Amino acid sequence: MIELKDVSKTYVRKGLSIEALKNINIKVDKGDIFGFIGFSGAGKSTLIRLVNRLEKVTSGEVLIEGELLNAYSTSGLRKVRKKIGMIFQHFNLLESKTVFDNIAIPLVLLKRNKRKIEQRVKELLEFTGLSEKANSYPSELSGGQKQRVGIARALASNPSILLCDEATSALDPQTTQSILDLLRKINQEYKITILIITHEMSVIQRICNKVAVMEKGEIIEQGNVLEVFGQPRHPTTQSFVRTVIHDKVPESVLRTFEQQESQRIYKLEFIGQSASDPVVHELIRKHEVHVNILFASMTEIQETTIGYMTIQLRGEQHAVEQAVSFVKSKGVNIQEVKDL
Ligand SMILES: Nc1ncnc2c1ncn2[C@@H]1O[C@H](COP(=O)(O)OP(=O)(O)OP(=O)(O)O)[C@@H](O)[C@H]1O
Repeated sequence: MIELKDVSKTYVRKGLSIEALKNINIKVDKGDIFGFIGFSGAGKSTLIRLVNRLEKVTSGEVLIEGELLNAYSTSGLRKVRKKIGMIFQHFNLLESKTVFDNIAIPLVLLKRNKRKIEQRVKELLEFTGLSEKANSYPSELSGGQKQRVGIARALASNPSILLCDEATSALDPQTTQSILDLLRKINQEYKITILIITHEMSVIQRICNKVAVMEKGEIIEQGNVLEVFGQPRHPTTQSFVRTVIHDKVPESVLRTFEQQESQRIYKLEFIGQSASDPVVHELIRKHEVHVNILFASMTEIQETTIGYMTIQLRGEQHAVEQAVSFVKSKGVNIQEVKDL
């Protein structure tokens, strides 16, 4: 439904070229909540500006619902933009207009009649929980309420795509959660495809089903959130994942721990069903090994539980090997670690 094929974007300023995006290939399916994460300057905003055609590609193709965006005339572009709503980090509301009037802006621009506008705005006020605030001005609202107005305004023309540019970065954790819940509701009830750009992995973890990690204008890793979080390959992805999933043995445990020849250390990764099976219990009960748990944590992604555990195994060589095979047979990823 949104496709970027070999897209590059170079800005030229005062004779200097800045390659903001290099050979980007992305496919966003209908119904996805697709997150783009990267540090400042990675090219996230540029990418989103190419999707709503605020910027033109230098080379490559952007397709929205199979239609090539490069080729559009001004009137064609207006039609495509109707399919796309956008929300911003700093909300971009008109301070001189009420909540009602802010939400109505896209409909006024589309020259809808008064009765239709009133009906649609009322619907959106209710959907976003703002009915009481219809006559308030933006300056009288909290950050979360302002973002709700931004969301209602973005939905006014019934778009099929919603672009979110750091939409929760200016909000506290609790308000962030309520806005993310609202975005999920929009995705599920209105079947709207959502693109999110963020520098916070927790946002991706909480609502996205797909993720692309960007660095210096390139996509260094992409895939289903569960796969990317479960097995991040690129060091930058690994460091993003570590901001939300901890798999390191704490310093305090390391200090009291003396590694000996007869003890071997393993990292275990449990995904889905294996996270709720009593694998370690059976390991201790059925095998001639001593198990020392150095670290354990659990997290939830896409309604799937992922568990991490670091253990020490002590015992005869063959008993340790049997124990490792047993863990593998239970669908748990197990790897020996040489250095903690
Ligand atoms: N209009 C512009 N003119 C010139 N260079 C630009 C322009 N917009 C962005 N850039 C440059 O392109 C690169 C990518 O910027 P972009 O804003 O897309 O990154 P970002 O990942 O969104 O970063 P941030 O999170 O800081 O917004 C940067 O080097 C930036 O300086």
